[in-house]
Amino acid sequence: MKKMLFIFNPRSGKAQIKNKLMEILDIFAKSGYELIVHVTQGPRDATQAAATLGKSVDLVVCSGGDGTLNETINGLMELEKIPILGYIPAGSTNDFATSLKISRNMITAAQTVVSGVPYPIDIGCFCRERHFVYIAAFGAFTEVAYLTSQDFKNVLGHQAYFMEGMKSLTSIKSYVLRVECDSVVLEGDFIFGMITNTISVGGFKGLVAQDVALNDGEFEVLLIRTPKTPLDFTNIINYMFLKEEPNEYVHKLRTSCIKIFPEEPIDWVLDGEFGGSRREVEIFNLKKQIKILRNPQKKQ
Ligand SMILES: Nc1ncnc2c1ncn2[C@@H]1O[C@H](COP(=O)(O)OP(=O)(O)OP(=O)(O)O)[C@@H](O)[C@H]1O
Repeated sequence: MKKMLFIFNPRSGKAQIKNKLMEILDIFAKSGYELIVHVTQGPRDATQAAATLGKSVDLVVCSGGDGTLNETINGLMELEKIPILGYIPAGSTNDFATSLKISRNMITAAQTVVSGVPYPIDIGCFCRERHFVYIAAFGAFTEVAYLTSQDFKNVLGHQAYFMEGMKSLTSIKSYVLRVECDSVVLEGDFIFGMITNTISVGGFKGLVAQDVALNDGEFEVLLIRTPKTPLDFTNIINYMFLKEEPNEYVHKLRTSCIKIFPEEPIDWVLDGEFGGSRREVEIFNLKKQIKILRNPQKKQ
């Protein structure tokens, strides 16, 4: 009998798995899986479960938001032989599910797990310590993701992010950095940086290119310099939301490896969760590291 480890966060999103759990388990059982079910109890629990129980199964499926997906992948990356991964989105934003075109309907996503095809995706390695699936970021807005309390998210869902985002607009911080990326070196004051492998960030599709491949071994990098005048601000907004050409305040790069050296430690966010306060950051792309099940009809 095929073995599946099913890890789920009971509190993700609006605890929406509550009413779907029986049906999801039934779909798995009917497809011939013997199930190990792990209900996460708090931070890093999904990582531990994937790293310890993941060894002995054919398939690991996780259900939760981007944070649970990130934790599960971090556990899988500790294994010598990485099992195939299935994902049932249940969080408030589900950026990566959007990129993979995995349904937000949990039952449809469970059906994709049992009938889907493995699709290899790149994984980001952060400071040779942690991994991320679709985004590593610092600066303006990024703290929104992890400072928004779980209870607040559960009640308001996606709106909670907007409300916290509005608050952080009034306190944008500037960071003095040196960035090394292939042959490019950038120095100066920056307010924001993101290294991504996704077509959706924070639920917005407009912030990143829509034609990115999730397994080409490269990240898309966006760095924004500190605006000094209202016109600078306008230039940045025009670029980000109206799709004008990059200007001197906006740097867009593609790379498999990037190093960032700030003068002061910077707080990082990995897949929407706190990634630590760091002085030196090296990020590189691990090409096609994990295979994730998705609908065979969906083209990237
Ligand atoms: N039983 C639990 N109670 C509270 N927190 C938990 C529990 N299990 C896991 N967690 C933590 O909750 C974090 C956030 O969960 P997750 O990303 O799944 O949901 P979300 O925040 O609602 O979704 P999104 O990240 O898409 O907004 C996880 O990274 C994990 O550390």
